[in-house]
Amino acid sequence: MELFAWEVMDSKLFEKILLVLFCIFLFRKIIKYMFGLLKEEKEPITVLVTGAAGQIGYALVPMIARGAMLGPNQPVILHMLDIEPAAEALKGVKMELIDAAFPLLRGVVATTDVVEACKDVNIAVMVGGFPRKEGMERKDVMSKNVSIYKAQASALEQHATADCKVLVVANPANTNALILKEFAPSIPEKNITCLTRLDHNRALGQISEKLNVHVSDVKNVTIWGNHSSTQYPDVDHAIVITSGGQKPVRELVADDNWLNTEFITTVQQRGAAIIKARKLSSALSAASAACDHIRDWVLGTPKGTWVSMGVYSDGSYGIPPGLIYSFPVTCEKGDWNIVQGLKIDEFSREKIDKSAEELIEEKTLAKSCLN
Ligand SMILES: NC(=O)C1=CN([C@@H]2O[C@H](COP(=O)(O)OP(=O)(O)OC[C@H]3O[C@@H](n4cnc5c(N)ncnc54)[C@H](O)[C@@H]3O)[C@@H](O)[C@H]2O)C=CC1
Ligand SMILES: O=C([O-])CC(=O)C(=O)O
Repeated sequence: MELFAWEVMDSKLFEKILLVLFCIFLFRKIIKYMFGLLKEEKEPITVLVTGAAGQIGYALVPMIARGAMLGPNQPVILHMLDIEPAAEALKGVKMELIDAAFPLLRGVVATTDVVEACKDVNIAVMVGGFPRKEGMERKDVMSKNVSIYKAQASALEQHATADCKVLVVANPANTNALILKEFAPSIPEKNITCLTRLDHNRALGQISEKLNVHVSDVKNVTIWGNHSSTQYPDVDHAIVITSGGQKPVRELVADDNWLNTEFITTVQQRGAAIIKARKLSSALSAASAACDHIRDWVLGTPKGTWVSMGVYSDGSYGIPPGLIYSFPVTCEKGDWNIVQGLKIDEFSREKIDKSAEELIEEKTLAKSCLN
């Protein structure tokens, strides 16, 4: 007579197997439940966008609400500020945000009151200001914009959270950030930064096009200096991730003449080229770069890689303290640090210093605009 396995199996062993299966089932249920609870426990982060009715604002707020800035599991509350003439348009942006039914969006404030806008914000993205038009340099919009940054500095200082992180996008971005820092002395200086990530991404894009490699395989370009035509896009330490490891960009491009001339001017002049083509300045790429900047600052840069951020100089690489200057930085646990020890040759030195000199001039000009 044939016997089935379970018939010969010791009944105690059978019970044990059933118990183990039941425990596995229960354990999985508990873990799933706990993850669910953890998800629900995440407090929303409040993000302020000034100039939210403008072009960059319109591209940026849906990106934030979709999780492109703070991650796909992080709820957000959006505070949007603009000025009275743009109040109706701002109302329209709020209506669209509601209509988009973003699952991460837990609240929207649309206001022309700077105090209400700054109340309890954790992150402030300062886009409000006057963009330059064709034929203008970014410092030509100086007098209009620095006075805005002086006024908004006090509102942020008094009403934002004590550890609020600030990203200045509006031009002249480095000098606006410096003015904001000087008129908001209680905000830690490491919390005030400006956007040069767009220039950084533009440099990655140019190398990726030249080498026909994926843009995410190009790493460690650096933008030094001012977000202006004196900025220095530097590839001396840049690499491309290859199937066998990594290779220096200079070796792969094998055309120092292109890297030292056309590449640099293309990145420096990209903003002007976009204005010429669109009759408006960059907006979607600027919004995307603002998300990249904050995301890496808050969530960290991948090991072995760096990004470019305009930050308050501590004297690294001989850049005078007292300027907001773009450096290569790594980020970890919500903090940035300037990458130290990069070898700087004579060609780079001259360009790095030239941009610092322009920032010193801008600082003097900005102060005279405020007097
Ligand atoms: N750092 C960077 O990489 C980039 C910076 N920019 C700069 O970003 C700024 C914004 O550019 P767009 O959005 O294209 O300009 P836009 O003119 O479309 O929008 C600016 C918005 O700011 C508002 N605004 C003006 N004064 C304000 C104030 N006191 N408070 C709040 N809002 C105020 C305006 O009403 C407008 O809605 C410009 O200064 C532009 O030059 C643009 C691209 C890249
Ligand atoms: O060029 C401009 O005025 C806008 C800007 O900052 C950029 O596109 O980099």
